[in-house]
Amino acid sequence: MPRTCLRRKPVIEGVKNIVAVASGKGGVGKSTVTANLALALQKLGHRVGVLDADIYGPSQAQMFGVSPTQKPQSQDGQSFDPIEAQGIQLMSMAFLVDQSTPMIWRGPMAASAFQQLLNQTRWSDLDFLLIDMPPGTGDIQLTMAQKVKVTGAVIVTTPQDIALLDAERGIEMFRQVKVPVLGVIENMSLHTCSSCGHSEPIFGSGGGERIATDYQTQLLGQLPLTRRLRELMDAGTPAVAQEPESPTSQAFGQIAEQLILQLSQLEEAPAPTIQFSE
Ligand SMILES: Nc1ncnc2c1ncn2[C@@H]1O[C@H](COP(=O)(O)OP(=O)(O)OP(=O)(O)O)[C@@H](O)[C@H]1O
Repeated sequence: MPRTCLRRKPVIEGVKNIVAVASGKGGVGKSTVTANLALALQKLGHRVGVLDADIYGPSQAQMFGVSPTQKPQSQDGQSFDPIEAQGIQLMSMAFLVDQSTPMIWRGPMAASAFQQLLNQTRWSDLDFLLIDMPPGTGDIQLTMAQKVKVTGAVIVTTPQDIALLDAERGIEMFRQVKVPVLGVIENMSLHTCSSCGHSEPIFGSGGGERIATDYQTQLLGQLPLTRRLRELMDAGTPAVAQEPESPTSQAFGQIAEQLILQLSQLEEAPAPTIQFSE
């Protein structure tokens, strides 16, 4: 897909589209999806950045194989250059604080640290900045969603009832702050046993489709539950970069195309109308 399909004015300096990747429930694979989706968008010819805003458990640096000793550089003492990892411009709270320090920040502090991280990073000509949001729908997430010009949000969930309930809260939250929900990504949909080949919907089936329908949004795609994906993420070699032909990577490619389609259908803010009177 050509880069030119999204001719949008930058929402912040150096960034055309900000996409929040959110989940209601923790551990459903939001960070895994963010990293691989970023690489899938890059494969389609786009310039992509990732901001790890999951302040309580930042994991993007590890997923992209960035060494814990690597720190972003500042040329002017005011802003940071993002770290380039596998062609993705990456910034994370984990780069700026000692990994072993517990993040016991209160909501307002976390939200303001997040804003600084977003605005004081020198993003360079990005088509997409994906934000790996902290899980949940509390004050921090609400403030972030309100204070940042988010182009749209995607919701990651598993098909499990308890995750879906939280995903619905996530959709409601974005609606409340008028951030368009671009769709739902169902992760861990089907597990195929690596020894016998038997497939099983461990977390249930049809849940992603159901909430997408209930909330008049799209199911952007479904991802399998595979041991290989977990192993690759733990090794800092995301599937889409490492094994681009695997079914999982192909699924990420289709999700990236769906996401672009949804973004291209968003209307630009209407130009102000000028009225003349006598
Ligand atoms: N489709 C999948 N198949 C196998 N393992 C997966 C899959 N998706 C995620 N995982 C694994 O599940 C664990 C949790 O994933 P991840 O950290 O992406 O979730 P998260 O929603 O970002 O969690 P958090 O709530 O901590 O932000 C990780 O070990 C990851 O490798």
